[in-house]
Amino acid sequence: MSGPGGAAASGTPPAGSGDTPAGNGDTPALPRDYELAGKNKVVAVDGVKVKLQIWDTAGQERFRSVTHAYYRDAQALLLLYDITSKMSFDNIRAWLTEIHEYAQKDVVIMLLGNKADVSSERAVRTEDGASLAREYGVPFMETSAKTGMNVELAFLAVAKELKQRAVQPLDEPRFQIHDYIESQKKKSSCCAFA
Ligand SMILES: Nc1nc2c(ncn2[C@@H]2O[C@H](COP(=O)(O)OP(=O)(O)OP(=O)(O)O)[C@@H](O)[C@H]2O)c(=O)[nH]1
Repeated sequence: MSGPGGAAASGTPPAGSGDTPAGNGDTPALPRDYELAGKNKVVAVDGVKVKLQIWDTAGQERFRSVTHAYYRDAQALLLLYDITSKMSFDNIRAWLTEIHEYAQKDVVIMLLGNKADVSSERAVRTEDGASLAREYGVPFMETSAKTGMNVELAFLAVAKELKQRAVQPLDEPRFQIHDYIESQKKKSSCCAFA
């Protein structure tokens, strides 16, 4: 996914069902040229299987009225921009504003700068992604759907957060998604020889 798109996920430990992220059957009518692929991904978190039902929503403006109906009940939203497209980055603010209006108040949001593998065409600095994420208090990392960089980590972090919310043992410290991502993420501008 590139551009001002996103992915909505609902997590259910250990298993979930339903046709929309809400699982409430309240599916809005889709325009003919709109594709919304629902996929399941099971992530094991500390022995608990968390099933993520993933909805890849189109980023185009003209689909917004459709997409907000889909992410309204999502438990997690991954907001992707394309690091080679300033426009996709600029659109993230609009998405964050819209999410604030339509999404669940406690939705897990993650900002992802995708296409980190094509740094020669970079149009958005890593610091700018990090700074926007700080402004909105959401975790951030750069990813590559092509090489897989940080992709599993993004889903794992969401699964850990959702699992913790569903079954939080009293004797365990609260999972901190920001700290977890900061400690685990691979930097795209890597490779100092130390
Ligand atoms: N190099 C590179 N190409 C990517 C990456 N992710 C997606 N692409 C390419 O970017 C193009 C668009 O990807 P899509 O996944 O179709 O984009 P999308 O954002 O889902 O499209 P919409 O939902 O319509 O906004 C395709 O040609 C992908 O192969 C990435 O991480 N690296």
